[in-house]
Amino acid sequence: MYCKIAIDGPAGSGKTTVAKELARRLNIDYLDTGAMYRIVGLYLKESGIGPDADEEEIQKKLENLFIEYKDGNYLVNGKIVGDEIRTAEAGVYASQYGANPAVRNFLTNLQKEICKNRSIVAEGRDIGTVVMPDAQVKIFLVASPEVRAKRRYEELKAKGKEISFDILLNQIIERDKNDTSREIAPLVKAPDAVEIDTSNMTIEEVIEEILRIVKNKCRVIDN
Ligand SMILES: Nc1ncnc2c1ncn2[C@@H]1O[C@H](COP(=O)(O)OP(=O)(O)OP(=O)(O)O)[C@@H](O)[C@H]1O
Ligand SMILES: Nc1ccn([C@H]2C[C@H](O)[C@@H](COP(=O)(O)O)O2)c(=O)n1
Repeated sequence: MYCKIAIDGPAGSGKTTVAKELARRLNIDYLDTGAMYRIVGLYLKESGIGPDADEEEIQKKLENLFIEYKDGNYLVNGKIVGDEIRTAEAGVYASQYGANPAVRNFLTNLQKEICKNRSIVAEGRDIGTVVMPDAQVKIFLVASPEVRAKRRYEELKAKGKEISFDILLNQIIERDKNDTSREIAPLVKAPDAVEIDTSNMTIEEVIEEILRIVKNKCRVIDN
């Protein structure tokens, strides 16, 4: 019996940090679907195709995009992807192109394939609702926009990337609006998901909380 854990939530709520550590402790696979949307957003932007382009045009372009995940790295057409997908701009492109049905169909099919027949922690915006609706554990992480912007600010500053807090806050609010209001696969809490407000919780407290839920729902060993 596989253990499938879906972690959804808005930008900066802590999905990647928590999902990676959970997968490590439970010794199961991990999938960062945001990285895949960032890869596609940058690829289409650099190809000169806009987020509102015809689905056929986007579909045709995506036929030349081969995304792999090997030993903790994403590879695009055989080349390892680095920090270029982790910029604030890449997050904005991902959110914009993520509203296009052709992009969603392309990535959702790929993600479903990756998540099949294995225990996995997958994180994103539509894991518990679309990619893994049968997940035994569904977590919906939330935090105030100000807290999320502050976290992103500290994260980028630690990487030597100075960007104003106000710009980051506006980008997060814009992305939240875009991700929750789009027609297809919007960011929404699945009816059977557990909501955790991480605004005043440490990373360890969030992980412990989720592990308690996992141990009730899945037969897993916590390393
Ligand atoms: N509970 C927490 N307390 C303090 N800092 C946190 C907490 N959770 C995450 N962080 C920090 O906030 C930053 C963003 O976290 P993370 O990338 O996991 O969020 P995310 O939801 O995956 O964001 P995105 O959707 O944009 O990828 C990281 O630097 C992380 O270390
Ligand atoms: N399952 C997903 C994952 C991500 N997206 C879009 C919306 C996000 O704003 C953007 C970047 O994701 P992040 O790296 O911040 O987790 O990608 C989506 O639509 N569906």
